[in-house]
Amino acid sequence: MYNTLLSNMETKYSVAEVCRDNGTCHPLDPDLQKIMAESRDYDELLFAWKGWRDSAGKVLRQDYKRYVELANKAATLNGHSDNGAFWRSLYETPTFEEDLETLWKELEPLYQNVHAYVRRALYKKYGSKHINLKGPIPAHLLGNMWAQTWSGIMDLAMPYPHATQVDATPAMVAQGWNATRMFQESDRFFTSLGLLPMPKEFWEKSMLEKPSDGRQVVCHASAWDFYNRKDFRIKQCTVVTMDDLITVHHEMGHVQYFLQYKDQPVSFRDGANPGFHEAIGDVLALSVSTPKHLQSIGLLDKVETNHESDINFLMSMALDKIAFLPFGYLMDQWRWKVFDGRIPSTEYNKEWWNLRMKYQGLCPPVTRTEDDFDPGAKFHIPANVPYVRYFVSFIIQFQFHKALCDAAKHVGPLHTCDIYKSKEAGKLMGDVMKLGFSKPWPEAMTMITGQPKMSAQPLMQYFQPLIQWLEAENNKNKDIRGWPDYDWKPSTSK
Ligand SMILES: CC(=O)N[C@@H](CC(=O)O)C(=O)NC[C@H](CC1(C(=O)N[C@@H](Cc2ccc(O)cc2)C(=O)O)CCCC1)C(=O)O
Ligand SMILES: [Zn+2]
Repeated sequence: MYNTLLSNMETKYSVAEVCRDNGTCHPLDPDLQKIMAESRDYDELLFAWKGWRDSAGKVLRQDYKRYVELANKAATLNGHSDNGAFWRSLYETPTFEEDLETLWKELEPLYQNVHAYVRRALYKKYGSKHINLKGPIPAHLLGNMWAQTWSGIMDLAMPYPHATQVDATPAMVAQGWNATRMFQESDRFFTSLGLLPMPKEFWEKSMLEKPSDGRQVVCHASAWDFYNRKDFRIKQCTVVTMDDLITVHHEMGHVQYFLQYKDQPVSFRDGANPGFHEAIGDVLALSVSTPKHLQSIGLLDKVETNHESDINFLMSMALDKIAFLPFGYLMDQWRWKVFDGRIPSTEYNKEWWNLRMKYQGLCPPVTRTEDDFDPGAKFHIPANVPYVRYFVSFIIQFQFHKALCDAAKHVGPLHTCDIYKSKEAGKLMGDVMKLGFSKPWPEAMTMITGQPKMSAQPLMQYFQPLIQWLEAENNKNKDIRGWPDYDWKPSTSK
């Protein structure tokens, strides 16, 4: 029953699509993702946003309610008070929830500065009918189906449009890059650090592109450890974009971890905590994303090292990394409350939007009711994949980046660091990954950073130049931080 429920939910999600009046239907990947990232038409965005929630979210509500009951039953049989308590136990940290709240409180001002700045940019584009400069932002305008990363609207938020571009996509396409090339590039980065190359089975058995034979696959990227010390695979419907080059590194980070701990006993073949597993690939991607590194692999021709291109680069990173923090934090806050009963099924959607407002400063572009089930429109909910691991990863990846840049003897601002070819940095990472789940994660944290705690300080240090720029820019525009007009609604007239 439990497993049929899970597979039913994942199947419903993966076959969901949105159809136009003329009969053409669009899957999430790549069609709706492309519309959400590229369309600047308010109503076209609303078509994709509402359509996806009608076809993927709504239909899952009953299944989800049943799944919660069964997941809690299993958790209590394993001695946990509920499924959320079981998920949190993986971090073996009694003060875990307080620690997360402390980190969020430290980072909230930076998020509110990015939010205010982007709201101003969207106001310029969509006008006062659709944007209230003292209110929440309609959730379908941020360049992503869940507004979890905002790099899709970099063109609207670019601080200095005449300074260097930071998007390598045009060059990748012009130079005929394909999925294999992207994975080979990532493999080269890992081995440049002295880390392990992908084994031949990986290249033979992975699925690196969406099959063209019409097979229905779950396109959501994933990395697989077959726990036989030989077979490791990635399944990804790779497209040739900079975004997907980052995702390639993310997935390769998982496989590198699998390879490094493959000689541990099976029960220790896991990350020091789930956030560690999510951070590895992203740490390397922080180096790959630098204009200097992109130029060194021929993906950016001219690179200026002046203030304006620095701010442009940091803004592009903030639209991914800062915008994500509240979403990464709220996803499991909702689920923990569903599992422990603080959110009854009669309030699933209302509480979802309360959290989306409280943390992300977003509002739904059209009225939502309890007939809707918007959380279900996000892969990890029907797929039963915990999410706070990504919030943890987005914090600790900057701690790791700072420590590895020190090991690589980097000089200069943290955001310009590229650890490429540093065997010292690679050794630090490799030694921690070899431990797997065999040591408490604070010990692993100490091995890399010299101290045992999660800290927001390296992230703040990385974004320091942008923090100053945003403070000045928002003050110049007299923009308020936050969304006091919380009950404002965008007009639905054309
Ligand atoms: C057998 C199995 O399940 N294996 C696990 C790995 C393991 O546990 O060993 C696995 O492959 N999980 C899939 C999942 C895929 C992605 C994801 O879901 N990302 C989040 C959040 C995010 C967003 C931006 C970013 O830069 C980093 C994360 C989202 O898209 O919302 C999609 C693209 C990126 C990562 C993943 O790789 O984490
Ligand atoms: Zn991951």
